[in-house]
Amino acid sequence: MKVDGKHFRSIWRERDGWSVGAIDQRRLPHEFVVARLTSCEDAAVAIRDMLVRGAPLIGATAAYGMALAMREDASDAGLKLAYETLVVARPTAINLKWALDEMRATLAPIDPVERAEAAYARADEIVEQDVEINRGIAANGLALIEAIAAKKPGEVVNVLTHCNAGWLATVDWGTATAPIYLAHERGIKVHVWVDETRPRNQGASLTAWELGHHGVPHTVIPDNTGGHLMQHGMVDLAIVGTDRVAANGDVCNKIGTYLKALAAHDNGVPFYVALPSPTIDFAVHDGIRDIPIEQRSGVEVTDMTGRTADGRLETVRIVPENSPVANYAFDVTPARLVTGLITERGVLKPDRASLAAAFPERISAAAE
Ligand SMILES: CSC[C@@H](O)[C@@H](O)C(=O)COP(=O)(O)O
Repeated sequence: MKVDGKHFRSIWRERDGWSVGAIDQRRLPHEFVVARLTSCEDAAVAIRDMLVRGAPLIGATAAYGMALAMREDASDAGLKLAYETLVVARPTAINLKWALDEMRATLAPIDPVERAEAAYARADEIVEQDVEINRGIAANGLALIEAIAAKKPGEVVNVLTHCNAGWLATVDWGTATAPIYLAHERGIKVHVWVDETRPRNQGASLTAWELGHHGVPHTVIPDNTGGHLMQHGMVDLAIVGTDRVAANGDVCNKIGTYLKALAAHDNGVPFYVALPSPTIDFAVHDGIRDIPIEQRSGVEVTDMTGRTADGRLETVRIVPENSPVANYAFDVTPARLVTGLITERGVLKPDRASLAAAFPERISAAAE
């Protein structure tokens, strides 16, 4: 999508044909900096330190990480080491393992001398596929926004979103934001309530930044505001992203998503989850019980970084020195609170039968 009027993706192959460029998301919204990844280790660190983040982008970065690894050592041992290095970079988004499994399935059967070229080709495909999938999500989600717009002609459609499931979290378009961008392009009046998303503030720092650059009207709200807005009819629908959807339709996403779903349920506000099919984990049958929840450093809770009035970036502590903190990065929203799953193959009911019917090839792959 656009940054200062110029089209950008979140990740790309550099002109040298082998190194990988990515927007350093730790620096946004204050600085637009491009990082260059030149090794598998670079890719693993970029994922772990959240230079790149968001489930689909984590997968795309891991795919390029495998390609970078194959330049260094394309032996069977090199392939194994690259897989093992990357797969542990973050635990919750299943797209990471999905992309690595795809890469390994392509690379393991072929001669090591052919692996580097094949790895770049497969990683490029994964990246292009992500963009295509998100276009499908955009088209399917647009119908939901259009239906609401038709019921209130001339009025604004208010969408609430949590965290950043925008183009920065994918390769382009985003998942939750894809229908919003398309509606905006089609001239539908949309306005987005952007949850700030403590502790890392992906909403305030990233979603607001990308919507702003693309000209989509939006308002950043403290995380606890959604319930109040819903009670007062100020939210027409919620659309969030996800890091992993279990076979039973349970949805894991950024911490706080569950509370938004509860508030939406209590107020009759439709609560949709947008996801690309690689985010479905058919091996997990109960999301609340079995999806691993990442716990991150307490520093993300105790400290905040921002720009001072005189332009400096400064980090300040906001918690008393001796208070313990907890930092669960994700939660799971039970399927019963989800109105529908917006996928590239349509808007599905959040249940086992609907997911299985829409993505039968993924079920058989999970059984292998
Ligand atoms: C299309 S991205 C969906 C999710 O990955 C997104 O909502 C999210 O929770 C991102 O978490 P993050 O910790 O920033 O990687």
